[in-house]
Amino acid sequence: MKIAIIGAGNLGLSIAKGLIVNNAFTTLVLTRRNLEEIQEYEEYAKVKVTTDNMEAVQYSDILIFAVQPTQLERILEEIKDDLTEKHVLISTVTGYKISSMESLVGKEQFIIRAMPNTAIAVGKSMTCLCCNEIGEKRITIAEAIFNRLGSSIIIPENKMQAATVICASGIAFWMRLIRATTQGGVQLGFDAEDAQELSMQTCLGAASLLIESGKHPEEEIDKVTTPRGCTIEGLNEMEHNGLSSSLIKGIQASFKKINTITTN
Ligand SMILES: NC(=O)C1=CN([C@@H]2O[C@H](COP(=O)(O)OP(=O)(O)OC[C@H]3O[C@@H](n4cnc5c(N)ncnc54)[C@H](OP(=O)(O)O)[C@@H]3O)[C@@H](O)[C@H]2O)C=CC1
Ligand SMILES: O=C(O)[C@@H]1CCC=N1
Repeated sequence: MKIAIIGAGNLGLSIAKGLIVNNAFTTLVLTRRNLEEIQEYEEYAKVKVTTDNMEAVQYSDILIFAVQPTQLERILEEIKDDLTEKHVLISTVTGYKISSMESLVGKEQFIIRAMPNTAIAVGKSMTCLCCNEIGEKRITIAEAIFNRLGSSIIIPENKMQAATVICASGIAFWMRLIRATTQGGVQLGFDAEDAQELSMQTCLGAASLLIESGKHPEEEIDKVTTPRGCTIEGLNEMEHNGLSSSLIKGIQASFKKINTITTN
């Protein structure tokens, strides 16, 4: 696959790292205006960095847009005359509707929206996908890319904002939980490095148990909570202090915010 990432910033570079580590491209072009930040990527075979978006379009079949919402319109205007029927446009841009893209590049272009997260750098992104009508003919290409770099599901476009909160912002929410449990571990006497290792691996174990068993979290919790034991004591104290409520309220606040800054 000949892939270009237009906007090699935080997310764009995470995608690039995932593609490079998984050897999941034929050629990879990375663009941004300030090349200094990405020059080192040219050391990888078949990776090119450039400021020239039009060159990236001519050189590639799959165009992944990872720029800020305010930057996308100008870029689509800039490249639209170079687009052909071979191009598949994949936008990770938060809140930028398919219909807005179609009004700039035309309904006949294959347009897919993807909402990955930064764990794509290590091949563990949960990515939500949706597409325009003609894009259904190419959605398997997007699935192939994002399943190689984690997991993907296809959702209706009107759920993309919610997916952004749960999956993209979600990485930050889970990081904070790992940090908080690490701080708890330090208070119990572990040094910071060991405490973080215990916290990260336990988090990975919890998610893996559910993924591999298909079980409900409460069923797994029941196995750990010895009657009158320390687990239920800790869990109940966390809930008295609003653990679940706080997480749900945070997700709601995040969703409220995303709907003020974007439109679908
Ligand atoms: N960060 C995340 O975890 C996630 C982000 N998103 C979405 O992805 C998009 C990118 O986010 P993020 O990576 O955080 O943002 P960044 O600001 O880190 O990256 C955007 C990049 O685009 C480059 N850029 C700007 N204008 C142009 C241009 N004309 N041509 C080529 N490159 C350009 C910028 O570099 P320069 O200034 O050098 O040109 C910058 O590196 C956003 O829409 C965001 O909402 C979605 C899911 C997760
Ligand atoms: O925080 C944000 O608004 C963007 C969208 C998802 C991740 N970063």
